[in-house]
Amino acid sequence: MPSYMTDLEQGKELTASRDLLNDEVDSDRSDDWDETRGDHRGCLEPCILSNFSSASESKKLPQAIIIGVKKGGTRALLEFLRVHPDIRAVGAEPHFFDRNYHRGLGWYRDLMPRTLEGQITMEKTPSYFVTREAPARIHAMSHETKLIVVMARVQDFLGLKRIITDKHFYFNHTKGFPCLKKPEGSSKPHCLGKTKGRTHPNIDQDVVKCLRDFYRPFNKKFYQMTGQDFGWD
Ligand SMILES: Nc1ncnc2c1ncn2[C@@H]1O[C@H](COP(=O)(O)OS(=O)(=O)O)[C@@H](OP(=O)(O)O)[C@H]1O
Repeated sequence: MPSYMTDLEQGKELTASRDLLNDEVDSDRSDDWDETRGDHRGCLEPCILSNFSSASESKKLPQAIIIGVKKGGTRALLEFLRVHPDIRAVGAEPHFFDRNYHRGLGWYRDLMPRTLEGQITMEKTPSYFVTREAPARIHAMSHETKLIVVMARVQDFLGLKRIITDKHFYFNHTKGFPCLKKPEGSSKPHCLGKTKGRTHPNIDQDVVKCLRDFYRPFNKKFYQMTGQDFGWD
């Protein structure tokens, strides 16, 4: 289980999982989490604004972006963070800084949900982590955007009150991971979809050893940088 789990202690409604750019089924996004929920997340075109949106709400460029790593539990992190009243996030992956950059910041901002002053706008696209141009592009948008690689103490990093705790989760034995008791905007428990928590094949012990040996020095360097031994070796 990714370590953030423990650290969390301290327009248009999409009808299918779609990648925002290619209108293709996004395998990274094929859980049925957001798309069936009636808010403005994941609009493909400028959204039809609700008549009820308050004048003090506006769309802002994201102040925080989950950039990776792929398969690191980025979807779970975003959905869990959304429980926080000070977080508003776009549901689908915008892929702005890799595939959609030519569309411009106006297009990007328009994808975002409306927020009140003080709320943090977020998105997640794990492929930014492996896109050479992404860091400079994000920096050109804002020097202050917080970049999150799934790891630890996200609420602290974002300067949020530690509202999301163990009590928001239950352990789902079928899925093999924690699920939300009450996701944002719903009173029913919800786990991420079938692409999350897949059965893993048995890996040859020699291969496992080889991988451990390969990553050991990198892990060590990482523990030194973060001041925390994650015990991955
Ligand atoms: N609580 C909870 N809910 C859902 N998913 C969880 C959770 N905890 C960990 N994981 C594991 O995270 C893996 C998917 O990571 P990502 O969402 O980053 O995938 S993706 O890169 O966006 O496709 C995926 O791993 P695999 O099933 O091994 O692919 C999930 O099992």
